[in-house]
Amino acid sequence: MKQQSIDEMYMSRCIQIAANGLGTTYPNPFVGSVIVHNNKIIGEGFTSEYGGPHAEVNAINSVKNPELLKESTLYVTLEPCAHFGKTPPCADLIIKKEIKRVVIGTLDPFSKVNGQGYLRLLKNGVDVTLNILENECLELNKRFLTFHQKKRPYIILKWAQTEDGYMGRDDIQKWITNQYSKQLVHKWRTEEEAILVGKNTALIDNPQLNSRLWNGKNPLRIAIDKNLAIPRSFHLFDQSQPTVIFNSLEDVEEENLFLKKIDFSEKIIPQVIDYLYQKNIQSLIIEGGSDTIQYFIETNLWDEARILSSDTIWNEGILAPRIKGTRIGKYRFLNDELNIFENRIQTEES
Ligand SMILES: NC(=O)C1=CN([C@@H]2O[C@H](COP(=O)(O)OP(=O)(O)OC[C@H]3O[C@@H](n4cnc5c(N)ncnc54)[C@H](OP(=O)(O)O)[C@@H]3O)[C@@H](O)[C@H]2O)C=CC1
Ligand SMILES: Nc1c(N[C@@H]2O[C@H](COP(=O)(O)O)[C@@H](O)[C@H]2O)[nH]c(=O)[nH]c1=O
Ligand SMILES: [Zn+2]
Repeated sequence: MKQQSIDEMYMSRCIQIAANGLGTTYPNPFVGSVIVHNNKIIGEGFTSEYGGPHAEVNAINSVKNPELLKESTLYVTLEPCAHFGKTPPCADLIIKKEIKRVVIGTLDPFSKVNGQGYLRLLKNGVDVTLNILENECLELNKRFLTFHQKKRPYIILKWAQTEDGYMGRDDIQKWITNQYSKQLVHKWRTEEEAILVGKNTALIDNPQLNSRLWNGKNPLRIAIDKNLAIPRSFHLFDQSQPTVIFNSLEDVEEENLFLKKIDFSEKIIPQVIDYLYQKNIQSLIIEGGSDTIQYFIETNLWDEARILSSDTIWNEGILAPRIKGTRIGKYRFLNDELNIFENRIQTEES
């Protein structure tokens, strides 16, 4: 096999194991690394929960015979770090262990790294190959990269709709999708840092917006409720997980409840997005309702849409949003279908 395809083969293994860290490493990216000696994987690692060792450290520590490191290649999905954060620089450890060759999926745009890790390795005589499976590695790090490059969270729109395109009723919550889709949605909730709904959804559904059907973290809950109409007895106020209510009336900070006053005479979404950026929130899933999702579509502030469709027919109700995107995935779970779209419309911010 050619060296390029050998590199791709080991990088794809890095990508596979990196995904084990999704949702647990914020604000760090989730990274995968493997160490190869004489065409054999002798060590593997992915990013630990926030504050713990990075992927390269875990991979190096997993090698049984450290003597082999000097003759090995380290593969990693993202450029090794060069700064002291919660842990010392991975680039320094690689140099100290005298690892001969490093293959990097993509450079790290984070201002404290931004090519510094790559340069440090080069200056210390490490043979470095860049941009192996770059697109796949960019996709893996889409939340982290969007946050640092566009200065806003990665935004996922998610909704469920009937076969004839309805998603809700004016007065009562009516469930559309099956239990398998529901569990998947809870898994998604563990993967994103924040979840947002509009006022009508909060009032009609009294949603919990937690991840009770999957193991993992609950996201930060967010609602947009200009006049603070959501009753205090509703789940959103139960303080079971951090919750922000954007409103026009009050600023309040309690342990897990934040009422945040914003200017409703100005555009709302940029204020919400900016608040999340300031709070270091790298990803946001919008779970409805129709109007709220439509506002994000109209301002072209979305990256991905996940639309779950069932085979039920309602003939009436609140219509689901319409979206123009490029389909990147189609899946079926019994009578439900999931279509995933990507936003390729460029705006000034991109
Ligand atoms: N099938 C599904 O996946 C889902 C279905 N639903 C269903 O959808 C229905 C509710 O949807 P819908 O009626 O469209 O309402 P929304 O839940 O989208 O709430 C809309 C309200 O939220 C506030 N709001 C949200 N975004 C903004 C913004 N950018 N600027 C200003 N105000 C904003 C406004 O409140 P104000 O009026 O105070 O200004 C607005 O009227 C319910 O029936 C619910 O069951 C809900 C979620 C998902
Ligand atoms: N009706 C509907 C969804 N509705 C979404 O789920 C929220 C309820 O969350 P929770 O209270 O945590 O169970 C609700 O407010 C709305 O955002 N989701 C779906 O996958 N399929 C469905 O058919
Ligand atoms: Zn590192």
